[in-house]
Amino acid sequence: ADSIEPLLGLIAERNAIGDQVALSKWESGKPVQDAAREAVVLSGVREQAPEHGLDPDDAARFFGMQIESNKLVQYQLLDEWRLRGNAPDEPRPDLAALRKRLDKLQADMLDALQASAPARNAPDCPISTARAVKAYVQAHQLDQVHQMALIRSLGDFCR
Ligand SMILES: C=C(O[C@@H]1C=C(C(=O)O)C=C[C@H]1O)C(=O)O
Repeated sequence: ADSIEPLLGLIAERNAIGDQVALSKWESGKPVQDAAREAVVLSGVREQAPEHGLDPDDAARFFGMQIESNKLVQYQLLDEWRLRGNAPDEPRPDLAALRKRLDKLQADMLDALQASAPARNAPDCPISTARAVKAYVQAHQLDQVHQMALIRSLGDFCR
């Protein structure tokens, strides 16, 4: 269970950047899904995977889950803001700068994914992961949106 802890923090950080991405898209009106950007992210992951001791297909599958959970955060927040008629009163972030932050996080996430191999391979991985997620959610007081995103991020984590 210990080997998944750093990864949980990084996943939550990536999902939290999704809040900022949603705010930038609220302002710009750009669609949440950007297939071209997703392809760039995934090809970067494939390229970097071996340097981090990971199989490119496995790393890309994991990042596919991160992308799905990021969009889940964005769709849910945008929906809330539309119903409410406004988004949080905060400076609107720049999408290009947010993407740089996501890119920077990638190497650490690949390292943490590699380090989580014992957890992923353990026979009790599904239950240990569910418990680790629950503990993380409680310790960091994640709201429903970010709890669901964290669960989605680890959807097919176990081998
Ligand atoms: C985060 C973004 O939104 C979506 C999620 C992505 C991701 O998680 O990397 C990439 C492209 C978009 O489909 C973005 O547009 O950069």
